[in-house]
Amino acid sequence: MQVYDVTQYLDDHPGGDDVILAATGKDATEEFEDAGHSKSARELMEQYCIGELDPSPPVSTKHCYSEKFMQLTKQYWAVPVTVVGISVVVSFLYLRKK
Ligand code: HEM
Repeated sequence: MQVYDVTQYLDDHPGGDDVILAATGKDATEEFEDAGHSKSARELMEQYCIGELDPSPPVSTKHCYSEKFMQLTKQYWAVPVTVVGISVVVSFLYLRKK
């Protein structure tokens, strides 16, 4: 999927800048095709192409899993801390009884 920066073309667009602005930051293929652009319009468009977007989802690797694990650890650090805390309190009470 091609990405276009049409900032410089907004004022020159025969269809007005509003239609283009309404289609920015998303896949505008449908809107572009619906307008029935001429061959010359398509040729003109090529000079505003700034790159290509790979729509396939990222491949998950071991690195991603370890990153997810780190995130979960950060999120749920209170669980092991609570377990250890309760054990310390219980053992303290138990030892005091003896
Ligand atoms: C770099 C991108 C674009 C270029 C170079 C371009 C160029 C043009 C040109 C030259 C025309 C005059 C008719 C023709 O020759 O086909 C036109 C008309 C039109 N364009 Fe674009 N266009 C672009 C993007 C878009 C986008 C993203 C949309 C919609 C969201 C759009 C909507 C329209 C409409 C509705 C017309 C018809 C205006 C009328 O008939 O009054 N264009 N465009």
